[in-house]
Amino acid sequence: MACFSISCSNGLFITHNKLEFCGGKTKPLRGCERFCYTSFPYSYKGFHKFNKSQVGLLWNGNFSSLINDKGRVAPFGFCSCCKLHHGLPCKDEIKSMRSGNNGDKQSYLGKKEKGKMRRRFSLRLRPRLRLLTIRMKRVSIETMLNDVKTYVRKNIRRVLLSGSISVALGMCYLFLKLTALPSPKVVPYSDLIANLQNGSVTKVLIEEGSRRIYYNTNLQSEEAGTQKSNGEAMPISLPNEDEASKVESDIGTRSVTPQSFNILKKSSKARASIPEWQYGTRKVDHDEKFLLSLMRDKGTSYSSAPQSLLMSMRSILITVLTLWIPLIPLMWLLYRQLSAANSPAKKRQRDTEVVGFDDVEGVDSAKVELMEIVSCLQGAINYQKLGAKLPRGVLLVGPPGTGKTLLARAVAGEAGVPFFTVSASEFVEMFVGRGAARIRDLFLVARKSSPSIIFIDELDAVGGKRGRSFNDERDQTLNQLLTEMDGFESDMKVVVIAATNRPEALDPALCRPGRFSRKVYVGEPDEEGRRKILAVHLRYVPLEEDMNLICDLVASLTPGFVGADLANIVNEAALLAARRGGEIVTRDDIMEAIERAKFGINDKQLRPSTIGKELGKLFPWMPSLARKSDTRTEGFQDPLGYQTLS
Ligand SMILES: Nc1ncnc2c1ncn2[C@@H]1O[C@H](COP(=O)(O)OP(=O)(O)OP(=O)(O)O)[C@@H](O)[C@H]1O
Repeated sequence: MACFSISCSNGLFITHNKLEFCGGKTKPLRGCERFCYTSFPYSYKGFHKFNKSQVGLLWNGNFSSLINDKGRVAPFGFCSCCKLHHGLPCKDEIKSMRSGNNGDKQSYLGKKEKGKMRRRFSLRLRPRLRLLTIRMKRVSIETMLNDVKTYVRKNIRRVLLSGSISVALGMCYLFLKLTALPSPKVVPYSDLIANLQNGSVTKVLIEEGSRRIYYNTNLQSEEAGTQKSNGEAMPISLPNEDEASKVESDIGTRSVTPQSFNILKKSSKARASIPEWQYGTRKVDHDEKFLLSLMRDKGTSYSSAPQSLLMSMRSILITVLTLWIPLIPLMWLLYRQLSAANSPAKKRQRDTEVVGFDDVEGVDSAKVELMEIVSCLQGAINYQKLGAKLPRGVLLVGPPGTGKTLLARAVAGEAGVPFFTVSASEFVEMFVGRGAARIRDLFLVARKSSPSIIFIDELDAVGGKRGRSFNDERDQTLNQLLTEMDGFESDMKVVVIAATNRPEALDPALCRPGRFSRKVYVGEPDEEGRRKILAVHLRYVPLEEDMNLICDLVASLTPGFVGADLANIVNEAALLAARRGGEIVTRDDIMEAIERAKFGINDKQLRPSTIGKELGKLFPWMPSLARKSDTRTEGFQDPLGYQTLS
């Protein structure tokens, strides 16, 4: 941290690109400087971090004070003896640009106290305001509109769908709101019978197609009284009918006062909220005869009518909505399951690491076979001239870890054509027909982007012999695969490469000529193959010794190892070197890695006591194990007299 002090003898000036001292010395500014200062005549020290833009402000006189790390403010002054350099007024003291301070400590401190709060507030607020302005400048309405437009363009289907759902829901809500009618008071059936018996029921309506009965009584005023005392909902009180009719007549004569208008409004509102039927109840089964005879006896007027169209529509809408709302999440899940957007073809992503044939070693014959296919796809070999057809399928067969998948990736890297890679297990679906649909989808996309390659890993997951199990879905998927492979036109440049460890489990129909007619065996590499594979994997590993020497050594020590094992040895050796903090991989690391690969990680003597301890650690809730591990020593004889052998 550079430390400068401002005083008469040692003044500091900041220009746009350098610090200038009174003595004429200069120091170039590098972007951001941090320095101490003393504001003369007070022995007040602090430091401030300047950048070039602030320097500009300072020079222009806009920045008239400095603030230290604790937020304390000091006026910034210019040294008078720099007159010569800068043409500023020269006095023998530091002059405050801001307050014109004449060196009076008391007056300065007083002023400082007064404006302390204001300054602190403004100093804190100013950068925030500046930041806000910058942000506001960036966030314009135009950019926001552009963002919205881009979003809508990208998700047009989603936006349309959600928009139409919202509109439909809004319309439903409006419809329900507009057609809402005041509902009658629901009473028990016995009330209807009681009212009928005491002759207070004036009118009854039996709704057709439902169990509802509506009725009116002439007991409104009494009822209101009882309801009030019971604390039940009161019937709505109408404004004075006479008043209302008077107002209506006023309207006729065009002498409407605000008062009368209010009365009319109240009256129409109340009328609208009065139900057509005062009471509603549910019919009791097998009691119709009694009800009808009672009504006839009492001379009550009764009728039957179907539900109005509006009401039927309302109830249908309500039923649909209440049914669908809980069903929507389920439908969404189902849609996601069935959606073709989930299909492997669409999910495919380009490999970031491009693999070439140089990266696959020790499988030369397989490489030659596949290289030929790449040449055919690229048009380097004119096979059509002689009436030959491009092989539709190549089946890579061999033990695990021999590089089948790597070979397929190398084909993709070399051919430079679209490459669709899927694992056959991705076609195994819960719903019958979905696996077949996925196969169809995959082949459709591949055909569209012809010439292309489809790679199906672990083919036995769907290509097993048909009819051996009750799994209908798997058989359908396989049938679809067979159909798709037959469906290629002769000039269609789509090659299907599949890999499996169990060729014997495959359905014979898959392996017949015209489908996976070319079978390529990818076997265990010989010593030379292992040496080459090791050379591939040791390419970027810093070795203590010569790489060829190490490759020869490891290849001779690892008969029966496949490519994956060798890659693992190299990786383990590098990890061991890193564990001991080494910069390079030594022969010892490699030897230990081979040992680990051959015999596993086994550096402990597994004695019964050790086993007990380990088990105790794993199952601490079993006290017997923990105790055994504590007490058992070599040759310890337990209470039953058994000798522990170690
Ligand atoms: N011939 C090889 N040359 C170079 N590396 C190899 C070779 N064979 C295997 N490897 C290494 O082993 C890793 C695993 O190989 P890969 O997945 O291709 O084996 P696989 O035969 O497809 O195995 P599986 O049948 O179990 O799917 C590769 O990523 C690569 O690092």
